[in-house]
Amino acid sequence: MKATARAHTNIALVKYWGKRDQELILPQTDSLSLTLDPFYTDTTVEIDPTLAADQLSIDGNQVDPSKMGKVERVMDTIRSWSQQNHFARITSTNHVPMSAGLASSASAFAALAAAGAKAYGLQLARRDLSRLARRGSGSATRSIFGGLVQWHRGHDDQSSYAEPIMEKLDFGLEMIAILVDTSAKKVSSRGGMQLTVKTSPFYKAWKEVVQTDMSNMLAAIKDKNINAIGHIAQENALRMHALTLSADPGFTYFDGDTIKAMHLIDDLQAAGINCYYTMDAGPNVKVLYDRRDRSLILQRLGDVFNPDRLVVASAGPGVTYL
Ligand SMILES: Nc1ncnc2c1ncn2[C@@H]1O[C@H](COP(=O)(O)OP(=O)(O)OP(=O)(O)O)[C@@H](O)[C@H]1O
Ligand SMILES: C[C@@](O)(CCOP(=O)(O)OP(=O)(O)O)CC(=O)O
Repeated sequence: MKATARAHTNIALVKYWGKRDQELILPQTDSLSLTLDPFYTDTTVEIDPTLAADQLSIDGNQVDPSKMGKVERVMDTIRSWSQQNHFARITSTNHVPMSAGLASSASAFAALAAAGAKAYGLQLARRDLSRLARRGSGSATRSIFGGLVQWHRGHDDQSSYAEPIMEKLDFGLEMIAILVDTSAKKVSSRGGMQLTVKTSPFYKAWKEVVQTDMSNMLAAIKDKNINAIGHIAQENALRMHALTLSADPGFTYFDGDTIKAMHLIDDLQAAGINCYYTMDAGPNVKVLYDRRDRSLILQRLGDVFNPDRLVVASAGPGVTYL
């Protein structure tokens, strides 16, 4: 009747940018991410037979029923799979640095799927939890698992799930988030990717590029080659952001500080310090590197950006019950 789960956010190293089915959230391509240790969501789902609709509070604030579409999609699937009609009281806390603009939907929907499935008595394999989380938000598909995770595009609902490639990292891949701007974004990832699929003349090329990036990334991970991982992630991110510029109307998630951070990292690379950048659907820049270089990179980034805005993240675990 009641369950609490914790799930961590993730950063995509090969991006998911486009759906082929909006209802089931089936992606156009595979994607691959690193689950992040410091950023997570705790969610409790408690069935309450007296409720006439699901109720959700996030960080102590009641969410307006009109803004619960994604949550309802997950909860309705749980009700259908468990053949139960009751609604639930959902209480959630996001443990991410204050309004950091770090993918809260990935951890949110992975935690909701896990807590909801358990509260309704479903005993789901993690692969099916991943399919359930996918209905809330694509990136949540991957947050069921820890470490490096691949989301298979699949050919239907059954075959589109995430799978861990390396749950416990045995090499030094690490990330620093540069929080250049933490206000809400103007173009949601959902809307942004839909516009891109519909209007970018480059979308066909993106799908081909992701196939190549995925196989190169899997090989780089197998070799534990952080420089290759970083390089492929950086190129893949740039290509995703080139897609947004090529949409009609074109748009970008970058702001001036995003470009400033990219130039800084380019300069560090040119000076022989191995670090690489990637950006999701927002202006914040995530730097990938080998953890043995952490203090040097933190120091160089701290010369330009406020050290309070630099957050170190290593690989995080998969979903757990509390
Ligand atoms: N703990 C939570 N439980 C349920 N829903 C949540 C929770 N936290 C955030 N959400 C929902 O997730 C959505 C926010 O995700 P959104 O995709 O806009 O941004 P994001 O996840 O920070 O970035 P990204 O585009 O990279 O995924 C909102 O609809 C919000 O209501
Ligand atoms: C740039 C991304 O972070 C986009 C994530 O998009 P979402 O998972 O937030 O989108 P919806 O499926 O519409 O909820 C890339 C990624 O995480 O792979």
